[in-house]
Amino acid sequence: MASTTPVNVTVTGAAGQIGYALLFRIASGQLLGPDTPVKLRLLEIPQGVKAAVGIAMELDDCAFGLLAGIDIFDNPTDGFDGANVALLVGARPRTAGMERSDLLTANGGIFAPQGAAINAGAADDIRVLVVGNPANTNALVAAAHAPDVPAERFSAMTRLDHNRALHQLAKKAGADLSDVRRLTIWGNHSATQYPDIFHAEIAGRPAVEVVADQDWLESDFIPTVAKRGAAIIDARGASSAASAANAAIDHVHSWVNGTPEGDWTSAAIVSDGSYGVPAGLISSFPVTSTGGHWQIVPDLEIDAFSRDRIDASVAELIDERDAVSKLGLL
Ligand SMILES: NC(=O)c1ccc[n+]([C@@H]2O[C@H](COP(=O)([O-])OP(=O)(O)OC[C@H]3O[C@@H](n4cnc5c(N)ncnc54)[C@H](O)[C@@H]3O)[C@@H](O)[C@H]2O)c1
Ligand SMILES: O=C(O)C[C@H](O)C(=O)O
Repeated sequence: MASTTPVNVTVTGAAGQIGYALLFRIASGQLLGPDTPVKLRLLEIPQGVKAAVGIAMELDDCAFGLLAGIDIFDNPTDGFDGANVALLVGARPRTAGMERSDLLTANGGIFAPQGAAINAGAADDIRVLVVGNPANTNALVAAAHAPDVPAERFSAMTRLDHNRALHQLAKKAGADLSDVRRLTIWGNHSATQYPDIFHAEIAGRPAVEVVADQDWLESDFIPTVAKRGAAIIDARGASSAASAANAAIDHVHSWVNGTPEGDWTSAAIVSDGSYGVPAGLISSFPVTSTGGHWQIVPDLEIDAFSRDRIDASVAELIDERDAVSKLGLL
């Protein structure tokens, strides 16, 4: 997407903790690349606008050469007008003791009008990343209200889970992060997600052979990755922010600029029925990107261990879909 015309990037929840970690990185060129100027469109609820004004002042004070303008909005119609990239961060975060399912009612209502506003006014090449939880189902709701936008342009973030899994696996193997490839997060961005190392490689060798520790895989790796969000909330008293912003940057950068040859990443995108995931659900898959389009990595062998875990997370996505459908959000 290298361009001399600024790319319009809308960020919702701009004054929140992820927003604060995200906006400066977008403005410095880390989202789209060092040659692409950006115009930021910050969308907040009315109570958040004053803080967003303060962040805009700080962005000005960074004198970023790529930042071609900042506008602040308190309604989705204006906020998404002309947007090329939309990062849907604004939502109510999970607090201690809450499960993501508790957030469905609170947050589902935000994403229906945002989807409608994207449908009405975003640019033809709009690409949407939903970060706000429950991210997969919020993306489903937003996409359902944007019938004129191809469903493949809506995605939800599991890149943070992917990055968490990369770190845990590299640490266990005593390997460099750059030697770990082909990890996958399947399913929902929730505690049911399945971080899969069965196709992963470490310095070209199968990760399961390098690690050779099924007990670690089942009792340590999978729960550590899947429950990392709750562990951060417990430790910090607030949900992950800088690492979430980092993952959002990684996700959009991969989407727009492509994934490296011979590797893949994880993103929650609309299912085409691959791997037994019902078509239409927004579920995490192993994905590559070329030319600004995600493709699900085809033809991976899925053994019984993985099958059970993928199915469990997909079952949760189906429950969430049914719940928002009952709420009239689909
Ligand atoms: N997918 C992931 O990996 C991942 C990781 C971390 C956090 N999250 C989620 O991201 C979301 C944001 O987290 P945070 O820590 O920045 O929260 P936060 O409470 O610090 O900020 C949320 C911001 O959104 C704003 N907001 C609320 N409703 C809005 C609306 N309708 N339009 C525009 N703005 C709105 C609020 O005013 C607030 O400024 C939460 O749902 C959190 O659970 C997802
Ligand atoms: O777990 C949460 O609620 C926050 C976020 O989704 C995370 O994974 O850190």
